[in-house]
Amino acid sequence: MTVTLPSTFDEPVLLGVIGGTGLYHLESLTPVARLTISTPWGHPSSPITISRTKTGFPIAFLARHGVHHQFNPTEVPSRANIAALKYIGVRAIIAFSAVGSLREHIRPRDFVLPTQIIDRTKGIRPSTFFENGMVGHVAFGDPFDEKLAAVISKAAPVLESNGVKLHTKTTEGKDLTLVCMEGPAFSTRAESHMYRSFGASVINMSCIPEAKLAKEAEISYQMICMSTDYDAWREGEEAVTVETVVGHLKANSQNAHNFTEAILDYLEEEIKAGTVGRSLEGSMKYSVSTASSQISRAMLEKMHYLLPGYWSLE
Ligand SMILES: CSC[C@H]1O[C@H](OP(=O)(O)O)[C@H](O)[C@@H]1O
Ligand SMILES: Nc1ncnc2[nH]cnc12
Repeated sequence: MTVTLPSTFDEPVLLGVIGGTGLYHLESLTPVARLTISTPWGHPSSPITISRTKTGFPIAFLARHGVHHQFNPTEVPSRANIAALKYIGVRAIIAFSAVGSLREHIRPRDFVLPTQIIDRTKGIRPSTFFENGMVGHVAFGDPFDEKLAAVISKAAPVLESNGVKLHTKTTEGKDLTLVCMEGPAFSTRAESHMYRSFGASVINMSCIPEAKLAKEAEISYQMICMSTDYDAWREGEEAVTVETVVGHLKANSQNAHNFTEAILDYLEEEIKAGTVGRSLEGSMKYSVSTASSQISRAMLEKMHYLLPGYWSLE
């Protein structure tokens, strides 16, 4: 039986979860509302489902590729996704992603918290809110939120108790770099070797522009990667296929759900207390180079949706 949920929700929702390939719902939580939101950048890739944790804390969930996986990585409406989450109050996002491993010791089904990104997308995805005569530059040296990553890491024992390793900067002793490629075709073997020579650890097609847009929206963001394959660099082995990715994800989705539940136990208090999710507050206010008198009203109105009050509408 399909239950019709309310289409409005009156409280601010401080935490957002973005589900990637194989993660289209937050199964362990009971939904209380389903919001269809229209933003100045269009509709998000799915309705936003609001659920409450056992203590009543509301969480927003959005399926990156749509609930039927109808948007390929290039087509994901990332600006609408991030703008919609911001609009309902989200201050921190945990974003799941299926990734290929570029390192022997990161095995399929391991989890990884990346700390750095190499952008190998092709400039064909809208990747900034600042355009059309309003020039803004976001700081992106540290693309992920360190505090958020630290809280997520606290939930590692839940994975470990199921034999799943969580790779973090602390466990590796160095940055974990994620390559974000355009797709939708997977890499050639030569590209896969090249990314290894860059020192990168994992590869996906989804982190850019999502991570950049979250920064522009002043939302703390951390991607949680689930390794599903060894991409195309292992000699004598078949290169990655969708079957391989989906096979591991099916087996692993319970780990993703258990991990999310455990993360929420730690994250809820930190977000409520403001110790996570506020580190970027105010950071975009002085990031615009264009004289405000020269910015069109249409652009100011759009940006008012994202960062209300930053630029005068007078
Ligand atoms: C279906 S394999 C390639 C696809 O899987 C990953 O998606 P997501 O990051 O949303 O979990 C990868 O980025 C590609 O989009
Ligand atoms: N090998 C791979 N390359 C790009 N994205 C992926 N998602 C999962 N595996 C991947």
